[in-house]
Parts: sequence; structure tokens; C-alpha cells
Amino acid sequence: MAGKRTAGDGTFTPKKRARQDHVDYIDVDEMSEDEAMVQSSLVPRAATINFSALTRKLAQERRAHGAADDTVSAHRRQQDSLVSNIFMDQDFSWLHLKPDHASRPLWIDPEDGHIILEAFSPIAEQAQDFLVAISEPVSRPSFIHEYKLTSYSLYAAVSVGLQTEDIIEVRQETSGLNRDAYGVRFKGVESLIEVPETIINFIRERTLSYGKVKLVLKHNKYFVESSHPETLQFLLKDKIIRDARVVSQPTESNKMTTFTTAKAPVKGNLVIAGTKEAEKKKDDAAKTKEPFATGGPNADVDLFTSVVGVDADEIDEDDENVHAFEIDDAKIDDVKKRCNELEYPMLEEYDFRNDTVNANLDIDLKPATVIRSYQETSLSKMFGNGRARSGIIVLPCGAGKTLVGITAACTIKKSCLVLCTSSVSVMQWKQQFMQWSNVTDRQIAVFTADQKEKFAGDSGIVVSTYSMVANTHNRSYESKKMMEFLTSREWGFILLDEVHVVPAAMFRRVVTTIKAHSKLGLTATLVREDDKIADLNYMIGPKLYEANWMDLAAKGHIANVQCAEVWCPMTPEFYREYLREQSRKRMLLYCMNPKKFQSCQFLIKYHEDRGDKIIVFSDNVFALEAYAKKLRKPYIHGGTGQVERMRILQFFQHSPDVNTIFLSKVGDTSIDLPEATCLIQISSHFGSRRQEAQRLGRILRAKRRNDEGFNAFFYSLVSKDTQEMFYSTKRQQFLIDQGYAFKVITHLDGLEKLPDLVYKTRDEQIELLSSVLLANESEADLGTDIRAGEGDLAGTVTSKDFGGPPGRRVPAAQRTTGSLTALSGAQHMSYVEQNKSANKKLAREAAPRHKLFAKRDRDVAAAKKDARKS
Ligand SMILES: Nc1ncnc2c1ncn2[C@@H]1O[C@H](COP(=O)(O)OP(=O)(O)OP(=O)(O)O)[C@@H](O)[C@H]1O
Repeated sequence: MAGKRTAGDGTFTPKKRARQDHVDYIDVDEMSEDEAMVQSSLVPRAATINFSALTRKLAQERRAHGAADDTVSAHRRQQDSLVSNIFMDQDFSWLHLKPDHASRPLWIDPEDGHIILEAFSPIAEQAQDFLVAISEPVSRPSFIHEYKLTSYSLYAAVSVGLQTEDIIEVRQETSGLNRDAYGVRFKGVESLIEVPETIINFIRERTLSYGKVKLVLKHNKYFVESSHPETLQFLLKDKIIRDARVVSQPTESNKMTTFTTAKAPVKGNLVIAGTKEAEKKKDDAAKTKEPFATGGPNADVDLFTSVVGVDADEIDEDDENVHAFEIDDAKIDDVKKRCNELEYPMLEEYDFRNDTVNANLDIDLKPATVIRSYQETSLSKMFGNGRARSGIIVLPCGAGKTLVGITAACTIKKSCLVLCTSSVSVMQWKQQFMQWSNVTDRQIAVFTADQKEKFAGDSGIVVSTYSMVANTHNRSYESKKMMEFLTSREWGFILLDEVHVVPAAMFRRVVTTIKAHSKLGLTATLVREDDKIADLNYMIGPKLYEANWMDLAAKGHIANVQCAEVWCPMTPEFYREYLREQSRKRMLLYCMNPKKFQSCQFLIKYHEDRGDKIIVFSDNVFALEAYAKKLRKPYIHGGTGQVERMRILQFFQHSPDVNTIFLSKVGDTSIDLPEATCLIQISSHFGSRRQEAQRLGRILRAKRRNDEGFNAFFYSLVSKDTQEMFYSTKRQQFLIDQGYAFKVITHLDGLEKLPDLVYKTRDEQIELLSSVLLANESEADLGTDIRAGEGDLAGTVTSKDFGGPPGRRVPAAQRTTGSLTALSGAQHMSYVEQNKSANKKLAREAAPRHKLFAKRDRDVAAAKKDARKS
């Protein structure tokens, strides 16, 4: 049965299943806040793996066994007492494993293309490489991985050179070990699993049309190119594409240009800079006086075996006759989008070595620069067939995306435009280019609000921000001149940093105004809280590679991190105000909760004593200043001057007296502090999964990460029974899917005994509360901190981008029981009891009010009354 085709939606949906089927699957995005709060507390934080079809199948099997099978029943009874309470009707521990289960580490859902992999299987590593190439990793915790086959993932697979027959393989023979014959299996996974027919059809259908059409830039004009004339004819029947076509000689309206292109170079001829092979090749070239990286005809450098496993002989060489038609520059975006919808997504490849029109850029990595294996693998996806493919590379925070970008630029060796999100990042990119490559100051220019430089000579590198390039209003004279410089030329390569944050409209403007042969998007978190992620597919290209965070941590490239959510009970006074307050000030109340203050103080002390360097993050500037001043620590936010910032950061890096700093969201990205080993988050931006991951990224690069037994620490302080708990659960989801486990800490041992514990007395707490209540409501804002300079993207990101629905009604908080250490059996774990009425009662309760608030209450009540009247 063929899967239903849904143009452009990218998901495999043979049958939309009823939501109630997903009894075992909790999707936090779709839960109500009340549900989420309860759920977040009841279940240990686990990856949300979709086992629904498997569950159904097994449930049928269980019914088939029925009570007749005494052994099973007995076994079940025994299990009932142990695990059934947890797994309820999804307890399948009573089922017998097949004798050859070890060779069946994979399960494919025939209905929605989900693939479940036992990550502990000996063949898992090989299978993972293959699965990453053909499907989207959904969740990759330690033992069970979940992937999903989608249109986009297959598009990506085709774009890195995989054909239908590289993905599925028809096998006739029966395994000697096992009597089960299997007809069609995944080629990259040595297992006894037969691929279901629905999935085979889906793969065949999608891979048939993909890769047939290419978008090519030649002499500053864009062409839609294909060696299948019937495909171009099909596309030209579409109105949008037909209207975008440029007909230079209107004599024969539908005739296509046919020209001969050079054959695609075989992969053995290309060497990625920075690899060992590159070094060897350089030496050989020096000996034979051949230029580096051109390779001789017999050069046999087999760099590109890894995941794809495409051999040199298998690389498809272009047909002699390639047909093409020109399209209007301004309509590129529409054409790409339309082709996607018609299931003919366009591949963008750049045959840079045969480009004689654009000047070469004499740039190479410094001899001392050696790229890491995963960086090489990701680049091999880009340069796998000797050309530069456009697409996105996803690597964890701190895993070295900058060097991947620089290496790509050094491999293409043509003019390159780098776009980043802020002027701070611009300077960092320039510095990194100088650090890793032999680029000279004259070859690299910067285009920001303060600096508008051009490179000397015919080719070079320009580093700028998205908004400098996309902004069309109020340009200064120099900016206009600079834009002319950027738009009048052809770029070999455009590097797009942090692609996931750029608003789609801005991206569109960049992609349509700048003419570039190839594009590489870099990101750590290919998640967006809006639905724009799919746009990146046609605007940049498919995802070429996504690294596994846990793998990189295990190999010491990024630090191992212990994550914990610390539940801080609200003091009665704060909680009462929280329940009464309807405005944004609620947020201020849960950030300034005295118990959170104390927990923060305790954790800072504990980790400073261990020799850690700590960053405390707070999106809320009011809270940031209040905490930092009270705890006597330096702080940086949007309003901190550049000189002061640098001074504080340097002290943090080099002085043993400054071991803790407070940062607002200006520190979420672009701050490279390898000394930091502990993070404490006291306030964050709603449910932003991306922000959570980026903050974690600040400690993933910890210098000490390779020390024996080293762990970095990430704490999220959450005020109990407040909205914050819901957001916290949502924020963690991305990291959980990468394999991080969040422990819940309900009690910090020894907190009460801390000398100089802040806000210990009720009076002190009430004083703090009064300062919060007297604060302006705007102090609760999270979005106003970054004072973006001209050209910085930060100011363009709105709260909507973070999934924080400010207009949404805030649900009543849940009442939780106290610490239930004894009950749960696990120390410091807790569960929540849902009891809305208790909260309502609390809110209604005419509790004796402190005189400080009595007047305020009357004022608020009067204001509400006036508002109702008007
Ligand atoms: N091959 C390499 N050899 C040595 N050091 C490397 C290599 N690759 C990256 N690094 C170092 O790792 C650190 C992190 O690199 P980088 O800043 O590029 O990470 P990132 O992936 O861009 O992180 P983020 O997403 O947080 O910005 C840097 O200090 C960089 O110098």
C-alpha cells in the first residue's frame, strides 16, 4: 500500500491515527499545561518514543496467547507485581524473545515510518550511520533510538548520493541461522528485519523523482537543469515555474537550452582540507610539483567511504546532454518551493573545481589544524561527489561548527560570504578564520554597523550579519555601497551560521539578493518553535549530517553533563501573591522566590568549593541584578558596556577570586568560556528547547572535559507548583531526545545549615516580596534585555519564536505533596498530586494580609472594578 503523498509536509502519513492510540506516548507540545505539569512530575523524564504500533501488535499477540498459556499467565502474574504497575497494559516483559533476537535490533513501524533501534546491539553503530543518512533521528537516549523516515530525510539521502537500491535491497535467500526468509531489507543494516511493504513503496516513490532536477548558477544566471527533458517539461507545465522562466529568444517558446557540461569529477580526486589525507597529498604534490588538491588521474584517496559507502565507480556522472532553462533571480525562492511541492526538490551542487569564471581564493588550513573525525564525516557528505552540495550540517554546541565551515571554505577556495546572528559572532568568525587558516587580513573583510570593509583583490571573504544583508530600510551611504559590492558579484560559497534562528522572511531576502553557488547552514539545534523548519529545506538544502551528542560526549569531544531540575517550593507569601496575580508579574514572583534564591546560593557555594567555575543564567534582568547583588557576584546583561563585559569575562577566566558570574541571555550564544563547568538557570524564556540546548552548550566545551571522571553540571531551578514547571518540561525535551537524563531534586541536603543563608526569616522574605510587587510590570519582561546593535539579529527574535504564548491563559497551579522520599523509594524524587480545588481554596482564603499589601490589594480591586465598568 502506497503512503499518502502530502505535498511539502514531509511526513509519512498512510493513515492518520487517532490520538487515543498513543496511550504510551506523551507529546508535551500537545498537552494542556495542567496535564504537562502532572505528567512532568509523575514520570521520570524519559524520551518520548512512539511505540504505539508495536504496542498494538504485541497486545494482539498477548490476546492470541490468552489465558490458555499457563506459563505465560504465571509469568505475567509474577511480573504484575513488579513492573506492571509502571507499564500497565504495555508491560510485555512476559513475552518470550525470539531465539535470534540479537540479529533483530531493529523494528520498523509499517504505518508511520518510525524505526526503533536497540542501541546496545553490536551492529547498532553501523546501523546508526545508515539510519542517520536515510531518516530523521527523533530520539537517541542510551538504549533505544527512534528514527523516522520522512520525505525530507529521503531527499537528504538522495542528495548525498544514495539511490533507491542503496537504501533497500532485495534478498532472495533464506538465512541458515534463521528460517525466516526476508525479501527486502535495509542495505546498511545487517539484520533479519524485513522492510514492510508500505515503507518500501514510500522509499521507492520518494527516491524516484528526487535528484533529477538541479539548480545551477552559471555566469550570474540561474538555470533549472536536468538530464531528463521530460522532467523539465513536466515542471514547465506548472504555472509558477513557467512564469518564473526567462525566455531570452522568444521565438520558440518552449524550447530548452541544451548544453554539454563537464563530467562530474570522481571523488578520489577531491581532498578535504585538514584531513590526514590532505597532508599526505600536500607532501606528494610538493614532491611532484603538482598543485594541492587537484590530484592526478590516478589519485586514489578514498575519503568518502563512511556512511554512504559510495564508491568512486558508483558516482553518477553527468550525461553529456543536460537540458536547462533559465529562471528569474527574483523568483528563485518560489520555484524552489514549488518544485518541492511537486516532489521534485532541486539539488544545488557546485562544481567549484571546474569554475573558471570566478577567481580562486588562495586559502588553506594551517598545517597544525587537524579536523576531527565527525567534522570530516559531515564534510564528506557535502563534498561526497567532488562537488559542493548545499545543505545543513547539525553538530552539538561546542563541537566545532566554525571549523567545519572554515574547512568547507578552504576546500571550495572561492569567494565566501559568512552570515551570523550578531556583530559579536562576526568578530569571532573573523578571528577563527585567522586562527585556523592562512587567510590574510587583506583577504577577509567585515560588514557590520561599525565596520564596512571590502577585501582586496578579485576574491575574498566577507563576514556579516543576516540583518545587515537583509535589511532594506535606512541604509547609510556606506552600507548601500557595501550591498552593491555584495550583490553585484557571484559568491562561490555562503556560510549561514545558526540557521535555525533566522526568520524565514529574512532568509528569503538573503538567499534572493546574494548569488551564491553553494550554501552551507550550520546549527546545533534544528528545532524551531514556529513551523518554519521545513522552509530551511528548500531555502538552503537538505540536512546533510547530524551528529549524535552522546557519541561525541563518550569520545571526549564534548563534556559529559549531569542535568538536574531543582524544585524550589514557593514560600506561602510568594505563592499567595502568585495565585492572586494575573499579570506577567507572576513570572517575577516565581523567579524571585526566596527558596530559589537559597538554592542558588547553596549550589554556588557547593560548586565553588569543588573548584568549579559557574555561570548563572537569568533571562529576567530584574532577577539577575537582584540575585547577583545579593550574592555579591558580577553580572552581565544587555546594558553592560563592552569594556565592563570584557573585564568581567577575563576575571572569570583567569582570576581564582571570580568563580561565578551571572549572565542574561546575551550569554546564550557566542560566549566561549571553556573554563565554565557548572550552569545554574534561574529564569528562562518560556518553553524554548533551543535556548535550553544552547545554554547547555556553554559547558559542553569545558576545558577539563577529558579529565578522568569529569562531569559538568547543569541545574535548572524551578519554583514548585508554578507555570515554570510546565515550561521546564517543554524546554528539556530536545536535550532528552539527545540522550540527556534530567534528575529531579526536591531537597538540597544541608541547605538550611548554610552559613549566611539569604532570606532566612519571614520578615526578610516579605521585604523581598514587597520589592517584587512594587516593581514595574515591565520588569517581568524577558524579551527586552538584548539591546541589539545595528545588524544584530537578537532584537528580531520575539517571544513567539520561543513558543511562549503570552496571551494564553495561565492554568491554575497544581498542589504537590511534600518530599516523598520514603514513598517513592528514590531519594529526592517526587510525585505530584493534582488538586486544583486546593489551590482555588488557597486563593480565595481570606488569609491575614501583611499591612504592606493590604493597600495594594484595595487598589488592584478598585482598578479591576473600573476596568469592568468601562
Ligand atoms: N578539530 C579541532 N581541533 C581542535 N579544537 C577544535 C576543533 N574543532 C573545534 N575545536 C574547538 O572547540 C571549541 C568549540 O568550537 P566552536 O566554537 O566552533 O563550536 P560551535 O559548534 O560553533 O559551538 P556553538 O554552537 O556553541 O557556537 C572551540 O574552542 C574550538 O577551537
